[in-house]
Amino acid sequence: MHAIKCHSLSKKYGRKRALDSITFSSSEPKIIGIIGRNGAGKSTLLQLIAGYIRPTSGEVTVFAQNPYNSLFVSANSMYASDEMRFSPKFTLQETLAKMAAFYANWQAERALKLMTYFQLEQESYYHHLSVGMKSIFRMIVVLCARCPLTILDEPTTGMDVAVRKDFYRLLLKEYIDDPRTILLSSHLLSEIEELVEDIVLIHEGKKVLHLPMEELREYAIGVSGPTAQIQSVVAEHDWLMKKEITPGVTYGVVKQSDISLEMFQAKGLVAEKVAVDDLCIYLTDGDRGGINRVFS
Ligand SMILES: Nc1ncnc2c1ncn2[C@@H]1O[C@H](COP(=O)(O)OP(=O)(O)OP(=O)(O)O)[C@@H](O)[C@H]1O
Repeated sequence: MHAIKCHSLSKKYGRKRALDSITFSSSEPKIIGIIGRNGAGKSTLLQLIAGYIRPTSGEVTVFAQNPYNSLFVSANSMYASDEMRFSPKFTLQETLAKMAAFYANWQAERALKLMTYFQLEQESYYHHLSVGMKSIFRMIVVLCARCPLTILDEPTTGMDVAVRKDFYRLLLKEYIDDPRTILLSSHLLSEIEELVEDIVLIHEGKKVLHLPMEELREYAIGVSGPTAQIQSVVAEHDWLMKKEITPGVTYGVVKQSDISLEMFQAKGLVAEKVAVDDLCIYLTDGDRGGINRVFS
């Protein structure tokens, strides 16, 4: 059974098309990175999967059910974002105690140990915590709930570098202890690259690609050398990005399926793999150019 299945999934807000005909699915437990720039549609996709909002068209199913208004999906999934709220009446300890009633696999002991490790006071209230501390508390709740579908929408907001590292380690340990489907949205692929098995890259509401992480690492080659020589190897339409760095010298990025690293190197050109974050920028930059365009 598919944990998640989206078919031609679209969401419009008034005339704004936030999500445009997205199709993707995932069956076995996996950590999937949902990557995209600001406003790409990541949260909209995750909220549709969580059943928080309804699609304008297309279909989404979670464990073969429409997630919107589904008690079954609610009981088996958890969506955490910085808009997640907890009752202001309860302390952190009381909030955790309530979770046991809702989530069958609730890890009470681990939650308390994590509270101690991250120096969260049990008698504090969520609305009194700092931005980073709120993120830590949400992470404890969402991971200790051990739902078959765990949705983390930019989970590291406000966390300092050390806590981010701890969070990713904890996420991986939790996943190994109890494999489940985890959707993790982020702007920074390099930060989660060692963690995720699959990547869904979204741009302006559309799916650009859905690939295993290893394939994304092999997706493109960066090459530099004399412009005329490079042009003799690569056809104009094959470039993901190309720019003249000094007169007569070009740096460009080309899909590896069209051409191999060795083919460039055999011609004496400098060719190397492209960092995944840079690749995502090239795949989503369109004709916007760089920030320099603003100053020119
Ligand atoms: N409730 C809403 N009403 C109107 N427009 C919305 C609403 N929610 C999202 N949008 C618009 O839909 C688009 C996608 O937004 P979304 O929040 O899904 O992007 P995102 O990839 O999560 O962005 P970010 O990384 O900046 O959080 C944006 O243009 C946003 O302004």
